[in-house]
Amino acid sequence: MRDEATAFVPGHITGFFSAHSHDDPTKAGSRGAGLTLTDGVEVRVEPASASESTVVLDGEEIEIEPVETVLETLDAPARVEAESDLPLGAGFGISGAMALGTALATNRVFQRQLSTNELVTIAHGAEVQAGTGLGDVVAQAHGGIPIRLEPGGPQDNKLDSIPARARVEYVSFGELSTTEVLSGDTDQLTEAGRTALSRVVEEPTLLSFMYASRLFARETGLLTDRVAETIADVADEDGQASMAMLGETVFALGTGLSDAGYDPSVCATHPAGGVLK
Ligand SMILES: Nc1ncnc2c1ncn2[C@@H]1O[C@H](COP(=O)(O)OP(=O)(O)O)[C@@H](O)[C@H]1O
Ligand SMILES: CC(C)(COP(=O)(O)O)[C@@H](O)C(=O)O
Repeated sequence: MRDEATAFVPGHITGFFSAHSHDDPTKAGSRGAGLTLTDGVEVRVEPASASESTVVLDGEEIEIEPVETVLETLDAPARVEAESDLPLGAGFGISGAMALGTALATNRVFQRQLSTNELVTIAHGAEVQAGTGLGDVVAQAHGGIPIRLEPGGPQDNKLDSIPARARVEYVSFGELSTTEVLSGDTDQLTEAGRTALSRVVEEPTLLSFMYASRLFARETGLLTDRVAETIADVADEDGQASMAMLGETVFALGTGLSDAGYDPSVCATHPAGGVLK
């Protein structure tokens, strides 16, 4: 047993997705594409002082079901302390990042000797089972600008990526409940997601990704007025912006939001997946 371990997992903005269910949560997931970010979550794990695990995010004790599931699966009563650069519930994959970071760091502290793919599978299955995400974990394990061609954990999915990097700006107006959207009728998402994915597979570039993401947000009806207005402001300055799934958040490439007069947070696409520090 080690005293403690820390992992960093990049945030992940999904541009578009389609949901794919399966009885086995490690085989369920989503197709889609997104950006992993240099803004992310640092997760520190140490053995719990009592038999109960505790999870703390930015100094506040919090319930994050996928994190609890990861600790139960690894049979590891632990104290998890996470620091996030990004807001929770606003489409940055924080629940997925915390699940993956907890798996990586817990494996090290409790010396469970599991492989990376086994840990990604555990975190992915926990996220899907909790209804707090479908494809964030496998995207955050991959890094870069991942394209999820086939859903599921590492043993079932198929990933590619857009070979590019970019400065990314974002403004968030609030949360969208991922659990609510995923527990609703996702059929409409499937059609729009399929069209978006075909476009990006056909032309794997950042521009086609942004265009496909904007179309997806409009066609699924997930676009809110504030987000639509902000995207239009960025376009007026010849910028490329879209809506982060699933949050009331606008993300833009380069200086798109600043040029349009907003005061955005700034980061970049992240070159690698979640790692132990
Ligand atoms: N203040 C909060 N806002 C949003 N989610 C919260 C909050 N407190 C706890 N949670 C839990 O955190 C998780 C957020 O998951 P999700 O909405 O997917 O966020 P993200 O998009 O950042 O991954 C859910 O399990 C939710 O129940
Ligand atoms: C878009 C979403 C289903 C949810 O993402 P978030 O709200 O950030 O948890 C994601 O998990 C995906 O499959 O692409």
